[in-house]
Amino acid sequence: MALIAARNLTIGFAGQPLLEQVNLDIRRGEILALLGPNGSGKTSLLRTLIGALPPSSGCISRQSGLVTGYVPQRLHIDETLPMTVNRFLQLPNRHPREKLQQALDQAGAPALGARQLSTLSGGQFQRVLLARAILEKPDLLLLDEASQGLDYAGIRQFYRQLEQIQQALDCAIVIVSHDLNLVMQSATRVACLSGTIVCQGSPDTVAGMAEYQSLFGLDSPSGHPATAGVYPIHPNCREA
Ligand SMILES: Nc1ncnc2c1ncn2[C@@H]1O[C@H](COP(=O)(O)OP(=O)(O)OP(=O)(O)O)[C@@H](O)[C@H]1O
Repeated sequence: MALIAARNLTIGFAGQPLLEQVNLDIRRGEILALLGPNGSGKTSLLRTLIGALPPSSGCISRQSGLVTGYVPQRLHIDETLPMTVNRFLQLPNRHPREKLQQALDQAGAPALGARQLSTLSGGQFQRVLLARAILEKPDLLLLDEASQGLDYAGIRQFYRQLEQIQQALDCAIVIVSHDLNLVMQSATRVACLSGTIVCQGSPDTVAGMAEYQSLFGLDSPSGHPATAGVYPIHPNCREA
């Protein structure tokens, strides 16, 4: 059974649809890369999946008791605020020190607990956000451009860390990213957005699709992308 099943979602703002007819299942054990050009609605879809943004229409079924972890695209912290990483990880809920350390270890940031947030590099801060997102051992971990600010080697290492987390927690991971080649090495499935899900499948399959190549300018434009990945209505689906 899918952890989350989205059916016929329309997502938009001020009456203007951004994404339509979105059908997506997310299953335990997979690493799904959500790709698309700037402004194609990747963040909006993630926010809809976690329940932070209501869809204009359609429905989302979530497995009962589903625990989600979310690494947002931006999190502004006032640099003048004195706060250690361990303290930050305790907001809003307190956790035993061992649990904080385990999350930092899994996020590849074992030595950062006592550091002041304001002294962290961009890459270190991303790892702290990852640690925070896995504290509650989520069934579903969603990351919105969490590798931003990392260099090539840093991104590779970050994705390897995610693969280890996926195995350790036996969770599903959804990654929004612009690092096409790197994310496709770690992903087990890829879905590309442009008004809807224009193509999805295994990384190898999607890399060979005209819709993918056209979306990212990897070949000459091949006309209007076709819609793929249409699912039957989920039996547990209620209209949102
Ligand atoms: N709360 C909102 N109110 C109005 N418009 C919004 C809101 N959130 C997002 N949008 C608009 O929806 C569009 C898609 O934004 P979104 O951030 O989901 O895209 P994205 O694919 O994640 O973009 P990027 O790759 O640049 O991060 C943009 O035009 C954005 O301005």
